[in-house]
Amino acid sequence: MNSTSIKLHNLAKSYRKHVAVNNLNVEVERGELFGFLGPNGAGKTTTIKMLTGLLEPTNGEALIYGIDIWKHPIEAKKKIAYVPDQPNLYPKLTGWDYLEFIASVFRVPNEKFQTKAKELLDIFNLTEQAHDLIESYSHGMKQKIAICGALVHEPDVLFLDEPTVGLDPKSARNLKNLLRNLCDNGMTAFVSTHILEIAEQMCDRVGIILDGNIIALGSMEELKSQSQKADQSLEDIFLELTGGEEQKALISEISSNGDTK
Ligand SMILES: Nc1ncnc2c1ncn2[C@@H]1O[C@H](COP(=O)(O)OP(=O)(O)OP(=O)(O)O)[C@@H](O)[C@H]1O
Repeated sequence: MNSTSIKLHNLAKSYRKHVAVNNLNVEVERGELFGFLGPNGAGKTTTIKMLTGLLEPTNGEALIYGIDIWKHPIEAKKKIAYVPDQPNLYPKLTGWDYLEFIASVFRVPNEKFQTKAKELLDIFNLTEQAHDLIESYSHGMKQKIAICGALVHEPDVLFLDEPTVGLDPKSARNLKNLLRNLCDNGMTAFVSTHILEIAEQMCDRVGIILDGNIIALGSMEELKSQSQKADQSLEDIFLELTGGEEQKALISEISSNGDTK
């Protein structure tokens, strides 16, 4: 398979006269855990919606393994999964039924589904609630079942929009370890966040978006050394993106290397 899994080519979106995303050019490699970092309103969700075929670009292309997702949606969407920041689930389905439904859409053979679903529910400590209705789930549990649904068909490319919002520290660490493992086995993850330390702890490489423009791209070490040397604005961005008190427990947990349970 081609080694470039996600390509943004002059990708742009305007809402009337407001340029939300301004001609982005980024390539993400197969197996990379890529962090898409930026403050509120920077253009993260708009970009992810274009990359997942939910929003038509005003200009440019979003390519998944070379396939333009707007021109060839079915072919491209077979390869991806997307967990939005506010997942839209079916409240009258149980968690298990939801996973079974997603697996059927992607034509996952039943035996494979059974094994995969049990494994994912176990990782996110949802086994006991698997047969409860989703409407009885907490926000964090809904977030976790949406992530399980995204992974049940083993996508080549996973898009996660602010995945740690609503997760407790242990679940956030489990997610980080799971993503690492999946990416080591060839999946690509594109993860948006507005918290610097989350990107730092989870991601191989980071793109920083501000007012619709990519202002920095590289490993976290590269970006930090750039910001110390010359670019004051990058340092200001870092200050703005630093997690507050309420994020401390979560960040400390995902930075520890404990096992996945
Ligand atoms: N449907 C829309 N109509 C008009 N403007 C929009 C629409 N959606 C987003 N915008 C604007 O586009 C810009 C980028 O928004 P976007 O939601 O992509 O940012 P974000 O980085 O995901 O922010 P957050 O971290 O707050 O979710 C913002 O200025 C926002 O107000």
